[in-house]
Amino acid sequence: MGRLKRSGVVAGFAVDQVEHAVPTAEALLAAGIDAIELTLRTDVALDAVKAIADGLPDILLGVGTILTPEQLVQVKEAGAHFGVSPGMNPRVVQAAVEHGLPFAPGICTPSDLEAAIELGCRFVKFFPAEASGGVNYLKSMAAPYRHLGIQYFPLGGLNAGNMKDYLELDNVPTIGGSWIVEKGLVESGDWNGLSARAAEVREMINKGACNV
Ligand SMILES: O=C[C@H](O)COP(=O)(O)O
Ligand SMILES: CC(=O)C(=O)O
Repeated sequence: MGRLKRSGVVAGFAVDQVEHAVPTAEALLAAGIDAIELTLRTDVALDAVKAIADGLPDILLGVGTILTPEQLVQVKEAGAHFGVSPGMNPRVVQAAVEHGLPFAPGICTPSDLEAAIELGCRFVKFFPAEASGGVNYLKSMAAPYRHLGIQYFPLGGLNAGNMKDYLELDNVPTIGGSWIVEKGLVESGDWNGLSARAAEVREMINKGACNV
């Protein structure tokens, strides 16, 4: 949680080619974004996790779209530092506890949140954030659980224009999204372009545009 809070932003992406994984993460790192969420949405995702874990020890390596306990074990063995999922699957949360992988399940209703709390989670992914009602919805949903110290990691529809509204909340240590890693830049191998794009986000956060 300390490193996630220091970063303030987690760059989400999937890779279609394993060769794109390390250069993408390197371009982010060069721009000062050291926290990523690599999603398990392609055939090469697990190899991509291994490549980043082996090649870039300075990256805080999160893995997303963990939908089964088996995947949880695989990503832990591949070197992930933390995991997230779109939804609240108790079997996946239990596997994370059993295998010692910090894990934030996705929640978007009070019932999801209570299920996560019951399993011991105090850091949850709020997904899909914007489509569910955004900051106002989060404030309202979080209110009855504030005394429990729950921290939220919003994703889904975030971008440079709305990220600060979330980061201003004291129960949001970091935000994330896929808008930073533009697919076209990755596909064309424009790593400088990707770094420049990431650096703009880094600068906005550093400048205090966001209260982290
Ligand atoms: O976990 C990753 C989410 O799909 C991010 O949502 P987004 O693509 O709207 O930024
Ligand atoms: C969307 C999301 O939360 C995930 O892919 O992990």
